[in-house]
Amino acid sequence: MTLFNFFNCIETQYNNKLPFVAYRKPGESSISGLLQKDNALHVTKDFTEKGFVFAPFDDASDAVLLPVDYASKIVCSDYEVIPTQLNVKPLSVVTDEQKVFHINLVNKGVEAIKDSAFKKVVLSRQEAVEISEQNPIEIFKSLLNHYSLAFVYCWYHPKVGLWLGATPETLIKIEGHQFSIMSLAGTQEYNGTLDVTWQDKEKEEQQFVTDFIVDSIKPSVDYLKVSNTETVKAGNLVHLRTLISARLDSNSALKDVISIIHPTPAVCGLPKQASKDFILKNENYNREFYTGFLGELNLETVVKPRSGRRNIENRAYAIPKKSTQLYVNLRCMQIKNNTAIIYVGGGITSHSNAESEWDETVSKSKVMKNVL
Ligand SMILES: C=C(O[C@H]1C=CC=C(C(=O)O)[C@@H]1O)C(=O)O
Repeated sequence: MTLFNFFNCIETQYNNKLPFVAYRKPGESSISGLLQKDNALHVTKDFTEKGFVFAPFDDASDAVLLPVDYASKIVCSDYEVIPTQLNVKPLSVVTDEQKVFHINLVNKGVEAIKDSAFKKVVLSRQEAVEISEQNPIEIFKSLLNHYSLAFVYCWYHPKVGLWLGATPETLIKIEGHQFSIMSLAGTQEYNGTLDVTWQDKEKEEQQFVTDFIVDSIKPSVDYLKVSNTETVKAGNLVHLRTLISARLDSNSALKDVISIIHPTPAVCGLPKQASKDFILKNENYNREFYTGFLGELNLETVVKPRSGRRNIENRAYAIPKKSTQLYVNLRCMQIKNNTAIIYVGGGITSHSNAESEWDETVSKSKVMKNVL
């Protein structure tokens, strides 16, 4: 499908108030879309369904599903940069009260850690930005143009809302029984090099995430490998990243793994329940789908057999495999009328400085503001 037709389909779907998702995976050139045929609200029961899942931060609430059986799939294989019509700079007014609230929130988090309520908590805020662009699909195009290495998406359901984002973080990728999970935390502004020095605070907050993932999935897997930790670029920022790969043992299901790892200490805290309770009680707003997860669930992908003499007869046959690729919903925003609500947060440990944590959220908010 041509790029022109792809965006035509998306715009028609949006104008008809029908659910859809359009997305491009990190580093890929093709963009995919799933267009639901009616406006029913489907939710996942046990993550054995096939479709595109959009799950909130609070794992006690339902994850929304665009089921493949009720949708048509569209793909444009060669995305190329398309001019967008955005030209008016957004108006963002961060009040002193908002800054003071966030600084007090972080200080309260640090105090709770010092009182041993938990070891880490991720605290966040929302920022409303007035936008002139009435068509969110134009903002999606701009996101695609800016962030080729992120999972870039536009998700809409008339009964839920419209979300856009460019996230650097994978939650989990599964093919067959093989899966990988990303531990991503620690943030600095990108200054032209990946050769940066990390403070103990950032190393510690990222190590908490890695240790939590490894310890909690160990009982459900029969093979586990942890990569070296490296610095990776995401938009105007850099983070620390470790990849954990494993093979699910035959008694474990995806639902179990998700309920163990989500929300990870990269977006919630450690231990999970105490830090989550603190967030729900003190952040003073509803995160909804920010720091939830989204992506393809049990979709059939076609894997070509490897070339080689032994595969010559088989090469004509492509092997269908079920694959799941879920991303953490970070660097995202929700569009409501002529306002973009941007969501930003950061990991707090006993070494956190509230003023620097505020600055980190300001840097993170630029990832979305750059495209408005
Ligand atoms: C919660 C967010 O970031 C998480 C992911 C990467 C780095 C983080 C950090 O440095 O604190 C956070 O754990 C956010 O970007 O809103």
